[in-house]
This record gives sequence, structure tokens and C-alpha cells, in this order.
Amino acid sequence: MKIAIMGTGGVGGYYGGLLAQAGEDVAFIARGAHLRAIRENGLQVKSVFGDFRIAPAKATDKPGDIGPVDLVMISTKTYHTDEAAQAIQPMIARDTMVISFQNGVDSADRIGAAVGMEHLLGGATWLSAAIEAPGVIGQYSQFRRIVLGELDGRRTPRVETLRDVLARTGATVELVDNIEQILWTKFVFISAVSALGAMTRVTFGEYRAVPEARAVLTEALSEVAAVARAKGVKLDPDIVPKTLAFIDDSAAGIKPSMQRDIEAGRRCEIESMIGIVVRMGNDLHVPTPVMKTAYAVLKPGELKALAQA
Ligand SMILES: NC(=O)C1=CN([C@@H]2O[C@H](COP(=O)(O)OP(=O)(O)OC[C@H]3O[C@@H](n4cnc5c(N)ncnc54)[C@H](OP(=O)(O)O)[C@@H]3O)[C@@H](O)[C@H]2O)C=CC1
Ligand SMILES: CC(C)(CO)C(=O)C(=O)O
Repeated sequence: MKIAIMGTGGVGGYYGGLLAQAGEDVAFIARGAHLRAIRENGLQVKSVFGDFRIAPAKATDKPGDIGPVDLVMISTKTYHTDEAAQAIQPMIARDTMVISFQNGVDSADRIGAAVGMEHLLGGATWLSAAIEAPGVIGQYSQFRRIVLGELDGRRTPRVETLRDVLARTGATVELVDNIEQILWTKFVFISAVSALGAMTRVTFGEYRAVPEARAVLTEALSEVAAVARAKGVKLDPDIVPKTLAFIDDSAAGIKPSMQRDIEAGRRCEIESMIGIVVRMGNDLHVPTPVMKTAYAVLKPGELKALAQA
């Protein structure tokens, strides 16, 4: 399969690297020092599942040079989604599939508005990965789970083909008929742990055992779940205890990617992770006091990071 990775970071670099290793024809879209390093030394992946290097790696900052592909994976941060959706236009042909594994609940709609909804599939991933240095991707979690599906739930030949291609990488891949529910299920988890992690600045293991922090985490999970239900999303009635159990079972050292960005003084996904919950809560008259507090606590730092960028 001819594949373009739009944003060769933790997620795109890791899954793109696995796809290239599995024999797919992968082009990596990157920029700056990271692009130069990939061109010079290939893409290096340091993973708990085994290190490998893709060399030479096909890499560019000009999607137009790649031309039409079978699959575009959008794996930029969400604050670059609209720009990325415009940039991939030259790679879209009639049958091109587009999938995003970004965190958040509005990526498919935003990308679809630029390239046409008929190209979009829905996807979510459970993974911990990051750029460690130019040309080098680190992958840290024992989980590397992908869930995908057609947005309307149909079981089509194209989504089955994509499931098979992704499964050949060794990642855990599940094809579902309720991807919207899955995206929201991940979102309940990731928005709440991003808020708690960014405010406490410690790992899952360090805050989940503190009763007061655990109580606030439980409130945050409940607020996001309430917003989802007010929007008509069908969630598991036990989503809050089940998500707490998932957090308890996760490795103690995990930190969400948004927290990593904040700790490094970088811009973060506050708007698509926390701001969106506050805005939807306001519109739907669902109280979100913990998420409002998180937004108020974190927004000044985000503005400082943006001013210094
Ligand atoms: N990291 C993780 O473990 C997980 C992340 N996610 C989600 O996946 C998404 C991606 O996260 P992550 O992989 O951490 O992000 P990264 O910041 O590691 O990677 C994104 C990459 O895309 C590049 N990029 C953005 N726009 C362009 C462009 N126009 N041309 C070329 N390169 C571009 C960025 O470059 P530059 O730095 O120059 O902007 C960066 O290298 C996020 O929504 C995140 O929440 C989901 C699950 C796990
Ligand atoms: C918390 C984690 C690592 C779990 O999948 C994640 O999804 C993220 O950092 O975005």
C-alpha cells in the first residue's frame, strides 16, 4: 500500500516506521531538523518491542512531491490539523483513505471539510511515543492498540484492507462498527488524565494513589462523560469506574503527550483536549467545574509557550 504519514512524530513516526518495516511503501512528511536527520540517517525507532531503523527513508516537507497515495495518516498535533488537511490535498485521489489517530473528537470532521468526508475513516490509538531527537522516535508503552472503523459503521472492503495492513505491523488492531463511541471513550480518558497530569506534573502512578487527586480525576472523567451523553453519544454506563481501572492497571510512569509538551515548555493541545469540553459543556448546560479549573490553570502557560515559540 502507498502510504503518506502527515506528521512524523511519536504516533506517525512509530506507526509509519512499523508500516515501512512491514514492507509498505511509506513516505514521511516532516520538517526542519527532524526532516534533515531522517534524510541523512533514516528514521530510527527505539521501542520497548525492539529497536529498528528505516534507511533510507522516503521523507519530504512537500506533499505535492509524493503525489496520490492509497492512505494518508494524519498524525500532527490537533493545533496543526487544519493546515495539515490543506497540505495533503495533492496526495488525494478518488479512492484515497484518510485516517487520523489524533486525540480529540473533531479531527475527522475538520479533515473531511478540507478533503471530502468520503475519504475519512475513524481511528484512535492507545500508545506512548515521542520524538526523542531529530530523526529518532521513542516508543514506551506495552500497549500499541489501534481501533478503526468507517464513520457510518459499515464493514467495507477498504476498512478491512486497512485493518489487515495495520495488523501486519504487530500492533493490536480492532475493527469496530461504533468508532464514534470509541473516540469518545478514549477522549473521556485522555482529556481527564491530561488535565490531572498537566496540573499535578507527576505520573499516573504518583497521583492515582492520592485520595484527593483521585477524587478530582473521578470528577473530571464524570464531567467529560456527561458532556458526551448530552451530545447523544452512547457510552458504557460504567465508563468512569472502567477508566479508573485502566489508569490503575497502566504502567506507573505514564504521562500523557499533552503533559509532556507542557513540561517541555511547548505549545499543547489544550483547546482540543480541555477547552472543547468546557465549550461543549457551556452549550449543553452541563457543569464542568474541574475542566474549567484545569483550563484556567493551564491557559496562561499555553499563552506564554505560544509567545516564546
Ligand atoms: N504521542 C503519543 O503517545 C500519542 C499521541 N496521540 C495524539 O496523536 C497526535 C500526534 O501526537 P504526537 O505524535 O505526540 O505529535 P508530535 O508532536 O510528536 O508529532 C507531530 C509532528 O508533525 C509535524 N508537523 C506538523 N505539521 C507539519 C507540516 N505541515 N509539515 C511537516 N510536519 C508537520 C510536527 O513538526 P513540528 O514539531 O515542526 O510542528 C511534529 O514533528 C496528537 O493529537 C496526540 O494527542 C495519541 C495517542 C498517543
Ligand atoms: C496517555 C496515553 C499515552 C495513552 O494512550 C496517550 O494516549 C497520549 O499520551 O496521548
